[in-house]
Formats: sequence, C-alpha cells, structure tokens
Amino acid sequence: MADAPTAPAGWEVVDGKLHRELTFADFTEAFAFMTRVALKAEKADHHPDWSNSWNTVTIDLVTHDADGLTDNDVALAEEINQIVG
Ligand SMILES: C[C@H](O)[C@H](O)[C@H]1CNC2=NC(N)=NC(=O)C2=N1
Repeated sequence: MADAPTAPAGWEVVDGKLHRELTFADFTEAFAFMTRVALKAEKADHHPDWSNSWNTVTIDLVTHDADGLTDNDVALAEEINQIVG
C-alpha cells in the first residue's frame, strides 16, 4: 500500500485526516475565507469537512471515496494555505 501523504505546513494528521484550525479577526473574515475555499473545492470536486464558530474555522480533509488521505487532500490543503497567505 502507498504511504500516507505528508501533512503540508500548518496541518497535522488527526484521526487519519488533515486537520487545521484557523482564527480570523471576526466572523466576516472567517466566512469570506470559507467562501474562497468553497469555490476552489467545488472546482476541484473535493470538499472539506469543516465547521465555523464566529471567528474560527476548523477543517478536516479526507477523501471519502478512499476512506483515507489521498493527494487530493494535500492539494486542497496547499490551496487553503495559499488563501491563508
Ligand atoms: C460525486 C462526487 O464527485 C464525489 O462524491 C466527490 C465530491 N467531493 C468529495 N470530497 C471529498 N473530500 N472526498 C470525496 O470522496 C469526494 N467525492
């Protein structure tokens, strides 16, 4: 079996998923970030499992179809890192 992909900077593997928690200035900033990620995710047909609480966004990336991590999760994590800046 292939090795599990390595977590990109800022991410850690938790329960077999790429995990990251981000904090923004306020809800507007957090939701603006989510909107940008959502557009990328839809384009790639690869979507985050995530939640938002006011200024915090908690993200888990996993490939449901594979029931585990794939390069698609790493690619989305890297796109998210670019959006975060
Ligand atoms: C039908 C559709 O292409 C699939 O269900 C896609 C949609 N987005 C997805 N997102 C994630 N994270 N994992 C998937 O397996 C997945 N599958």
